[in-house]
Amino acid sequence: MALIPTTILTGFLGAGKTTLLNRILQEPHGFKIAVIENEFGQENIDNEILVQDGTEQIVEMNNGCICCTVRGDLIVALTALAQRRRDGELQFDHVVIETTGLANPGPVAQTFFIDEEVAADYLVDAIITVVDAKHAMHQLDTYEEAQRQVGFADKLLLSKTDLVSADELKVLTERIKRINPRAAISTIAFGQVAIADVLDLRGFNLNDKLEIDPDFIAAEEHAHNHDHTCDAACDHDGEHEHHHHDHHHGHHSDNIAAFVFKSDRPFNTEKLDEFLGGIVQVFGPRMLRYKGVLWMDGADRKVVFQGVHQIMGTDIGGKWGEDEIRSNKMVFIGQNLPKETFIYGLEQCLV
Ligand SMILES: Nc1nc2c(ncn2[C@@H]2O[C@H](COP(=O)(O)OP(=O)(O)OP(=O)(O)O)[C@@H](O)[C@H]2O)c(=O)[nH]1
Repeated sequence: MALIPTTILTGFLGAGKTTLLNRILQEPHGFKIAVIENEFGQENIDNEILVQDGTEQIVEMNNGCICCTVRGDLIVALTALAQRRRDGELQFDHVVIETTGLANPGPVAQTFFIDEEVAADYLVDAIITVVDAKHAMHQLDTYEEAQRQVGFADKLLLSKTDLVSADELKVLTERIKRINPRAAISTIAFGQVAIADVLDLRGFNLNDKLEIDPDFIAAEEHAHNHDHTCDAACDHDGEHEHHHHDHHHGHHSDNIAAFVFKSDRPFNTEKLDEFLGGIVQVFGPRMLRYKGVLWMDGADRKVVFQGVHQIMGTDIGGKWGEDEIRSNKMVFIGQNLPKETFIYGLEQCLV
């Protein structure tokens, strides 16, 4: 059987990966796509945001980052999908893996070369990296994950160009070209892209990766040696930093941590608006990513809330199901955020 092309979709927190994936899943392109979602933290908010029309197989991988702790789960997910396809249970001709915003795409791509079972069924079609034009300059200055994602890409898609000037876009484009001269760069508005620009690119070039990193294929044994727990509160430092291979292995930037707020009481809309407006004013620069599915008092539809730094927005989501237990769940990912202040403040906004 022909190998199944797989797209590794990366991009820093909030870059626009899910928005792009939603577009891809909605377009009438004739591809049957299986999606593997990897999210930080136990709460999978993206699943609420992703549109599903029933034809896609969506496998969630939560509570860990795909480039570190859940890499074994990725192998299990891929081999199980391939088996179900062989058994005629599932039909798909392409896989898209959406990584967390902090993932290093290198080790994810390695899996396709190092694991024999995966290599027997799949090939890497391309690593696609979404770059948030509004926030990328700062992200590239501050987070090595953002640099790696750009550096390892076969294709770069610049999102949120509506939020920056032509000059800012030019400066950013020049910078990412310096980091990665090989990858083609296009812009995307709210995920809008021609399917030929993202699927079946056959853009992955192993030689390029070996040029960036001669140990690309040889690194697996080190992955075991350097195994460590890298979960939602992924704030370990780079104790292996001085080792040559370590940039493969899930060393995430210091002090980035995620926490979850949950409640089974509804929010008062005015109180919540006021609180979130204030908190974003104060902590916005450190709020890398936040999102949630909210139960607002008196509303019969869910409210999907999300943001990146100071840019926050809400959308009306689906209806609460007849038997569905209404609740709130929110995830905040940030640098040194005062969790107790957030949780206390949010509790005060409940009815
Ligand atoms: N202005 C603007 N906003 C955008 C664009 N693309 C995406 N967004 C918004 O950016 C926010 C983050 O988008 P997502 O697609 O959820 O980002 P993500 O990369 O999946 O985020 P994580 O998975 O949490 O890292 C959402 O509020 C989107 O509506 C764009 O082209 N312009």
